[in-house]
Amino acid sequence: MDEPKGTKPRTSWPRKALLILGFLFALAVIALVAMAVSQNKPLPKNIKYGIVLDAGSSHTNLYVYEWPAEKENDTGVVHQVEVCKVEGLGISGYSQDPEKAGLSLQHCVKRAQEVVPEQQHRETPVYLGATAGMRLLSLQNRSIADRVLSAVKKMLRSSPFNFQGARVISGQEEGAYGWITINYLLGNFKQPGWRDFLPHLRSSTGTSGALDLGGASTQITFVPDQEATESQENSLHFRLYGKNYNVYTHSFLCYGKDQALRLKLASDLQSTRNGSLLDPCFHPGYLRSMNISDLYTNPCIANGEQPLPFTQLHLRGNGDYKRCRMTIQKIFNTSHCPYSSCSFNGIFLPPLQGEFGAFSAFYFVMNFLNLTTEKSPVPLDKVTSTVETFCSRSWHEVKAEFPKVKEKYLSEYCFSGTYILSLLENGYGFTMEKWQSIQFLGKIGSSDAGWTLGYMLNLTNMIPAEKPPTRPLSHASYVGLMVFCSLVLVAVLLLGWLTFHRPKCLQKGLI
Ligand SMILES: Nc1nc2c(ncn2[C@@H]2O[C@H](COP(=O)(O)OP(=O)(O)OP(=O)(O)O)[C@@H](O)[C@H]2O)c(=O)[nH]1
Ligand SMILES: [Ca+2]
Repeated sequence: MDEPKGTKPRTSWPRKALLILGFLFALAVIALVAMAVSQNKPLPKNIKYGIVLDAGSSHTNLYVYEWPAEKENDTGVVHQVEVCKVEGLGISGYSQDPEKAGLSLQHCVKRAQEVVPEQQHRETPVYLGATAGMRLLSLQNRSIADRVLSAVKKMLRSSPFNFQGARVISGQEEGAYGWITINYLLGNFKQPGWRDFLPHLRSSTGTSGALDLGGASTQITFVPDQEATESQENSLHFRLYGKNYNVYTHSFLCYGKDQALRLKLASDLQSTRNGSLLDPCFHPGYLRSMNISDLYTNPCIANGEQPLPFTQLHLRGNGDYKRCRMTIQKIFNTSHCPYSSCSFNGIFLPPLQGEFGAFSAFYFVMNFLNLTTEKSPVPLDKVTSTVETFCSRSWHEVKAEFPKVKEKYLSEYCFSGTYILSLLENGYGFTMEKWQSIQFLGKIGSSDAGWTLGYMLNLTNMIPAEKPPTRPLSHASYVGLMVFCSLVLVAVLLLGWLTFHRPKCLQKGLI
């Protein structure tokens, strides 16, 4: 039969409803996605800045840190955006002319003014912490040390930043802040979240020890296994992000690598008659002369040994690693220990525990010798043989291979490599196996490993004792989850409707 003309086939009701539903569904999806995208658009950042000057014995570094203001108390949000190396001596080196210590900082303070936006200069805190060089100068002459500090204070006060103080920090603080810095940067203070319910998945301490080697002092800091400490002066207690940490720390004044070399030379000099010294810690063919008085005008040496009847020391290298190690060994006194275990000089040291991050000169020296790797640590015997081979090379050859390296640094890598091995192996007792737990670190992310970041975090109260209250989900995860749940809900409703009100178009025979 012919269809009557002019009449179109009529769309059935269920089909219409299906179309409307489909349209609404698409609209809902678009709206949800649009909402998710617009809600998660990053807001303009409110960045804060902080400046710390590390006035070390060998030189001063200025660090600029930044962090998002709204995340101030989270862990791992502060990072370094600038480091400026102050030219010339460390501030303790200006004892003859203290005003110059202040002037020496000028260039780096200007650099910080360029890095921090001008409108934030006045609110940006600046701190200066002086370490072992100034500790030694204070022991030697308190009033000169005060004059040097006054000069740097005057300089920083005249800067556009918010000056918060310049002081000599103790060896204990230096060790503790170094430990806080590396654990903060490594994310070791982050709350494990769901892992809280599975404590067996966490290591006993969850932190990394810190080894810092400066020019005039060296620090070792870690969380030991044993609960009770035998020496209160080496013990610190922290509560950070809701967790307690009992930390062991010790700072050896005079055992930074520059002072350790002086100790060694002063000890070697005792057995010479005329001031000439065949030194196994320098390359064959290397010559150096120095005033004996320079060696003795120093509290590290002045007390112990007798001044000598000659004025000049003439040193000649012969590059013999084994003998070098023997001469260095003499500066570690291991003859007495009033505790169950000691490092040297009668200082308490509990059994080494966990991983260690070694930085400053530990890193500079190992990095120069190509003994730092991101992956597995270089085994101790390989490190020893590398240092041994390096020491035996002639000075002429070494200088020709590294013409751009500062002569002071280059000439001392043999001594420094050997000293590091003596200190870690004989001083602290890192055995072949324990050596594998040391990682030599220069930077962690964009930030230098050192005490300055921990110092600033502490002084700006950026590390809370208690875990800050947090929402279980981030904003992005929350919106994502809402979108997902809504889609599932719509799909379920649609399916339900299709099942119970089966539209005619979906019934057998009609499709
Ligand atoms: N090879 C090398 N050595 C460096 C470098 N910077 C510093 N040193 C040397 O490494 C040693 C330690 O340097 P730092 O960690 O800056 O020591 P510091 O902070 O001045 O000294 P402390 O006050 O004892 O902490 C010193 O003997 C420096 O002369 C570097 O870039 N390369
Ligand atoms: Ca230092």
